[in-house]
Amino acid sequence: MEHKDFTTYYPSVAAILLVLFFLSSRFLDVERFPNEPPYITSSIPYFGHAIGLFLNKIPYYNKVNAKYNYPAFTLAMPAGKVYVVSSPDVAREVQRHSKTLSFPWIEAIFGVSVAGLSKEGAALVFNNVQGEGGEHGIFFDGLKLMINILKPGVALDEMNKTMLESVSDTMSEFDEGPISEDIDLWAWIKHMMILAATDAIYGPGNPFKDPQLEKDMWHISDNVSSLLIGILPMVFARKSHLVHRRVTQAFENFYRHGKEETSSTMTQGRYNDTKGTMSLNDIARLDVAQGITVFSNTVPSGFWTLYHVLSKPDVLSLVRSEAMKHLHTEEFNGKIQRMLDVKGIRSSTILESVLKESLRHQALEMGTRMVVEDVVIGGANPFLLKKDCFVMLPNQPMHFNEKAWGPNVREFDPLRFTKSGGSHQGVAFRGFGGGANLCGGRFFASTEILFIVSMCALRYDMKPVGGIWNNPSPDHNVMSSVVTPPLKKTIVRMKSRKGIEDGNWGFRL
Ligand code: HEM
Repeated sequence: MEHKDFTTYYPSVAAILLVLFFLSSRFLDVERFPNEPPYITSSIPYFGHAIGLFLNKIPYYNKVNAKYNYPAFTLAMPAGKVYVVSSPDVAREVQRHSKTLSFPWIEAIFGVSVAGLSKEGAALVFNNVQGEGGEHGIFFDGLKLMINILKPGVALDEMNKTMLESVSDTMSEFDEGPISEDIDLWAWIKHMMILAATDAIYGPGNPFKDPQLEKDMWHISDNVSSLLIGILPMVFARKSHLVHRRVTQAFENFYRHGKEETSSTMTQGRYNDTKGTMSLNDIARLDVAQGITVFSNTVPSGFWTLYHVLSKPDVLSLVRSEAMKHLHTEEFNGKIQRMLDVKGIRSSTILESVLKESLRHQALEMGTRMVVEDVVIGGANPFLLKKDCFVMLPNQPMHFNEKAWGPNVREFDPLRFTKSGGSHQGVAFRGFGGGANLCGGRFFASTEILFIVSMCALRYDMKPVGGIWNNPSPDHNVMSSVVTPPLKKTIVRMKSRKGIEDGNWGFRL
């Protein structure tokens, strides 16, 4: 029998591919409706945008936006269509329709998938997600409780106190020698912030005191997408699946041994609202999902704020002089006590502005909404958004929109968010999201970050090994947060600053 070389078939293979290409662009396309945001076609029909997203992650939306510069546009993909909003004016309209363009539905879907809840557990979470069917629902009540407790008040002060004590303990490890060894800034801040935040949430029985469990939770947080895909997790996400099981078991033990009794009002409240209704296994799984909320955004925000402060001499001296105003030095039993007034640093508009400006530069991923019913959103160009589609609000085009921020949009201006920083379009700042779903944990997270940054600025000289601060770049592969961790390492050495190296350091709340 004659064996033909494969090249003989090239013309026919090419012809078949060409026909498939045109057929797919005609028949595989999603249904289109008049007045939807303009569709962006891809050179590879149907799969092109999905491939683009897979290869570029969230920056793919920014790439498309930079090319077309539409206030909103539509991308058709195999899983359905996605509306991308890139202008602050349209983002404001999205926020105005917070019930029909729902964030709680996104949180519930994400929570159920990442937690890997049982069918019964998932049904409880999906029942009355945003209060549409009455006063109560596991998810609805849980979110309300969390947001209430995390508002400024007694319960938040209690959590802040535990968190600040934990941070102070970790920092005092550097009081020993005149100069530290090489420190991986990300690894250092990651452990310090997570231990402190989870001590505040779970109290003395905090499962994340176990270094293995902390490592496990980081693995889950950094590999969320593998759990979200959900296809044969034991095959395609084996490590995440096994690690998830270990963290879940630790939380089952936490509740089984009554350790929630010495935890925060938030953890106690959530446990009391779910026990008896949900299985212990599902309750423990929800803690894994909550862990992602706490781990994923807070620590990178802390890292990047510290990085921007340390690497810019003018910002560092501004932060030092501002924090110094809230440092009280006293003598007690012949020993100097240096107490940082936390309420003072939290009321400083300058420190708040440095944090927000850091988030403007680094909170570059996106917000998401689910279209619960067909809706026309207003504004200069009304758009129809269809039920069951997703709305993506990538932060980068809003955070670097010249119309919203002025001609110095690309600069790091530490005073941008103070009165002297001039005016800007408030809705364009997406660091903590916006509208009805503004981040509930922002007071807690900001206190932790500003305390760490102020303490580091006041107490230490921190210098990069090699003498030059090289921006470690955001790691866009981590898709669980709006602020991503650094891609590269930043190695520093720290030593106590001359003149204030003696005495005990503490805080007042
Ligand atoms: C600096 C750290 C943090 C950042 C940058 C951040 C950012 C965000 C963002 C962007 C949203 C979505 C809002 C939207 O799309 O409009 C959000 C929602 C939320 N965050 Fe945070 N977050 C942080 C820390 C935390 C912490 C530590 C907690 C809890 C302990 C928390 C609890 C929440 C809650 C409950 C919501 C949902 C609010 C709602 O649906 O009404 N966040 N956060």
